[in-house]
Amino acid sequence: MNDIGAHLAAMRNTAPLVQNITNYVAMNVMANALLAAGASPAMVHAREEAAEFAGLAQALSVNIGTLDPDWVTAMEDAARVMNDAGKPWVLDPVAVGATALRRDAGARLLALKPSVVRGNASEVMALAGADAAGRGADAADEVASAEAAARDIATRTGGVVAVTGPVDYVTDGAAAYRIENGSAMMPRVTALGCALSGVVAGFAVGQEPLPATVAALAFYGLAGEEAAARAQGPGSFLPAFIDALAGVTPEALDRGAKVMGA
Ligand SMILES: Nc1ncnc2c1ncn2[C@@H]1O[C@H](COP(=O)(O)OP(=O)(O)O)[C@@H](O)[C@H]1O
Ligand SMILES: Cc1ncsc1CCOP(=O)(O)O
Ligand SMILES: [Mg+2]
Repeated sequence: MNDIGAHLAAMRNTAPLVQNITNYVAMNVMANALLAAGASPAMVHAREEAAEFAGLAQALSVNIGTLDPDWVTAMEDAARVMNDAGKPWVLDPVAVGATALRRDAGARLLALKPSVVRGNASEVMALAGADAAGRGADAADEVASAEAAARDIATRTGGVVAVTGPVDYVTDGAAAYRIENGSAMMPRVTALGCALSGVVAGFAVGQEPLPATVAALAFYGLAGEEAAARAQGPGSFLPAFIDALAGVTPEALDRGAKVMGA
């Protein structure tokens, strides 16, 4: 892929309205990350309005981090609106293997064929029905161990699956890429995976899901590298990361993206 910066420029040019049905932990971080990246976030999850708002949104991210049954209904309703209108939506299967409620929600949402699934290795493996060792929202499996599960999900949904970790893996079931950008500081701050799923949704507006997802991951990882160079630890990393999301230019992304065909 050699037009990665152009995908960032296109996203910023659109400034997409991204609806997020996300968890209480992530709401603030995610909204700030989307704003800094150049999108327009809205956190709208009530069962009575989620589908109506989906009619206005250009993309949707659905995140099961702190769900309850009413939220699952809202997620399914909003996802159907996006599907009917041909608009992209992203599933973030937080801790999907941990409980029956999460496994059921994950299966229902997967059946609605998300444009992109973005999760850590343990989540992607659990979502595919494979044995996974995740602890809550944190990964306990290697990205390499989740590649077959990612291809399996992509084949089932016809969409894209992104497995994130030290080196990210993105596939549509046929082509695949690895993205080496990022910082070991990123998994030490909560909600950065959730926020990435929202950013992927923004990149998918008006762009092919596979290259849009690759570009979003390279952009996000490069911002992580720049923030890590300035931060003293996880606390100062977060504001530095928000600054870096706003500061990465398309030209810097073209220079700094570490993307390889897999
Ligand atoms: N050890 C690491 N080194 C570099 N980047 C990482 C590392 N772990 C995670 N990342 C990056 O952090 C971001 C969030 O991914 P991840 O931590 O896998 O999500 P989650 O928070 O959902 O578990 C991604 O951009 C990913 O590339
Ligand atoms: C800690 C936690 N618990 C429920 S949701 C959540 C946030 C998880 O965020 P991320 O997967 O982005 O680290
Ligand atoms: Mg996560």
